[in-house]
Amino acid sequence: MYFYKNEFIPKTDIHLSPDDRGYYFGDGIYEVFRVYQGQLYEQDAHMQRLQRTAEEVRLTLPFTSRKIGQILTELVEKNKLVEGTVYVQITRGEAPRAHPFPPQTEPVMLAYCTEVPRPVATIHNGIKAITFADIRWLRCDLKTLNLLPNVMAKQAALDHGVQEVVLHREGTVTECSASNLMIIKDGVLYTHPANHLILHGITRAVVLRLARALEMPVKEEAFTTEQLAGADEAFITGTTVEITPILEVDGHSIGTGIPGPLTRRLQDEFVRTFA
Ligand SMILES: Cc1ncc(COP(=O)(O)O)c(CN[C@@H]2CONC2=O)c1O
Repeated sequence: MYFYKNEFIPKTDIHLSPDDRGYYFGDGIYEVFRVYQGQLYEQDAHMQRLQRTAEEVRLTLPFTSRKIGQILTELVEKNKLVEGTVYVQITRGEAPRAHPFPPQTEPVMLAYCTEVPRPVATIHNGIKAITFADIRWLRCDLKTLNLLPNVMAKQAALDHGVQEVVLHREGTVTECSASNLMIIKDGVLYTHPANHLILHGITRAVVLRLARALEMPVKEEAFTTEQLAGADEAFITGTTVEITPILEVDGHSIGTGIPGPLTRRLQDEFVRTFA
């Protein structure tokens, strides 16, 4: 069962308009929620980010945040989703193709559930990455549908036989194609500050909260690709990847080349937030 426009509807009954601005401009916003034990994880944080993105791109939400939360909760129930994700996107609506905001169009909301088990293998074993130039626009804090740079970057990773790319702006690491990035050096946790150059990840915020609760020193400071190469530990954070260790970047091991003890500790604490 999907949700489209203003009703719960089978996917086969949905007919997207070719005039939808999300289709031809990517003029829309989105969120991906994790569902654990049938519950939307960090629902309020995701809704606040959706609201902020909408405000920043001057898109009027079709429902109140509260109503959207109720719709997504009902969608989970209707699909009997226990463990998986909920994808929701809202476009600026349907109108003949023209750049300016169309007058009097209704935003179009689409939402659906996907049954996705936790990626326990990659969470345990870790992944490899390559560095890759971050050529995105300067509002990466906005979760919009304009993901072509992210798509191209992720494909570059696969073309190189690895799972992710570490994005950097002239040597300063920002984040990955669909996750944030953190390193640990001499017991200190570093990650890029939550400004316009990265998405303010929900998982990032949870992990920083957990690290501080463990009295781990945390520095929300940018670091370079060299500092990444010299890190003791590195991992990515995201709704679908949780905390996934990075073992190798550009063919060189990070630390000992196996997931580090502080990464493991944060993984254990993270599981406690939803188990
Ligand atoms: C560019 C980027 N950075 C960081 C993150 C991590 O943010 P969260 O911790 O809030 O998930 C994402 C999540 N991207 C979503 C998560 O799953 N699929 C996506 O497109 C992302 O696309």
